[in-house]
Amino acid sequence: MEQTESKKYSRRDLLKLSLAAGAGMAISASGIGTFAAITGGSAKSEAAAGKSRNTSVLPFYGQHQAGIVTPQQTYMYLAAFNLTTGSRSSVIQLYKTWTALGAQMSMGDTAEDKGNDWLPPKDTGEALDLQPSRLTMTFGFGPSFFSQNGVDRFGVLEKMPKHVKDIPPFPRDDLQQPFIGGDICIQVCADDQQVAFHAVRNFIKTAVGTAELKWMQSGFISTPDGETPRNLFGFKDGTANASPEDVHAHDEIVWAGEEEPDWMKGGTYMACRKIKMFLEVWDRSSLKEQEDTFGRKKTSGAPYGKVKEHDTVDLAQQPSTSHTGLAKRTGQQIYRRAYSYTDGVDAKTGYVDAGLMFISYQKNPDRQLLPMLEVLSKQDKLNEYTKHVGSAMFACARGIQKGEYIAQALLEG
Ligand SMILES: C=CC1=C(C)c2cc3[nH]c(cc4nc(cc5[nH]c(cc1n2)c(C)c5CCC(=O)O)C(CCC(=O)O)=C4C)c(C)c3C=C
Ligand SMILES: [Fe+2]
Repeated sequence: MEQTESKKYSRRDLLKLSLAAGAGMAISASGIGTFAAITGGSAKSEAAAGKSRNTSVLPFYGQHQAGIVTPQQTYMYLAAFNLTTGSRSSVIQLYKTWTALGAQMSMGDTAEDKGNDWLPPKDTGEALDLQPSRLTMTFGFGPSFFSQNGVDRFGVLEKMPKHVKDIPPFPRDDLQQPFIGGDICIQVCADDQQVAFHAVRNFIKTAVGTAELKWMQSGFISTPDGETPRNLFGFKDGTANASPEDVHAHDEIVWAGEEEPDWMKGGTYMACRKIKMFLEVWDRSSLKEQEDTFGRKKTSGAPYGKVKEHDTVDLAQQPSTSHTGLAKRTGQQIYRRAYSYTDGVDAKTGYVDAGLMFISYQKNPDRQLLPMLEVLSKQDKLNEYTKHVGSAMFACARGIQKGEYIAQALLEG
């Protein structure tokens, strides 16, 4: 069953709501109640009680990891780590710590300090007064986690998923360290940037001695009223994705099945490409040139020859080098969850350093993604305006069950 996006409230939220409503609400022993239980569940009562996206909690536990087919939050941090230990038990300890931390932070709670003023606080503190903000955390394992220089680092090589690998180089790539690979990763997403940063910061902090940060990328995307977000070239980006509710499509496209080791069944592969976008060059190109690049109209997002965004793409109407036409002709589907980024000024050009942190999820990157990357790298008109500067692939374990820790079935047994 698909992970349900229930709206649960932390103890702190309930206290705030009860004060706001002036009602003497009972807080269960677990400290958690569902919003519907409090408000009767109607949109009107939710609005009256001040519900917003920021007060929503997304479940940390479930059949699949959160943050994959979850409707995109506004902010993202993607952090890749290298492990500095050779000990499997240290890695297990790290994931136990991260599981407890993740479950707590997703509820909008932070580590409590039990009164020793002479020690550093357990939590970094910047999220103390903030809401859960639909915080999700998604954990992945890169190829170098399983094997490095031919060495079975943690004794789990036999459980290496079938398709996790370094994405092969493509002729136009200009990959720059440190944005290449990584032993493990965490994608953190939330509707409040400070909540997302707090989470990633506390994961980094608790990894000291076991894993060090290799690279980190922040990103943002705005999805007004659930509409398709626009990228920094001003085009709707994500139109062809299966809807977040279409569980059948997710089984077809995203979730790995029987062909994979146990811990990966219901998991998926995360592919990341950091893609620089030359905004100044793009901004000087004509509207027709821009629309020919994607084979779609800029304002409506409609494919060439059609009227509405979600009208079917007619390949006969697509320019031979359009991004949409080339991707669609591969006959493959992937689930894209990209975020725009800005990184200050590009030291080489003096232009804004900006682009797209392209993230896609798929059950078989060898079949679905790599042929697409190959075609696009050779023929895509978009290449006139972009450059791939970072690359990584991670295998994301199936969802976490209560009582277990992240990827326990990989790390034990
Ligand atoms: C290898 C996969 C892809 C890369 C890399 C990629 C980069 C990239 N894409 C855009 C903007 C758009 N992409 C759109 C569609 C689209 N893109 C891919 C794959 C990659 N994109 C696919 C599979 C599709 C869907 C094709 C289809 O079946 O119709 C679109 C059109 C609207 C949409 O469907 O989302 C835009 C816009 C940028 C800016 C970019 C790199 C910077
Ligand atoms: Fe694309």
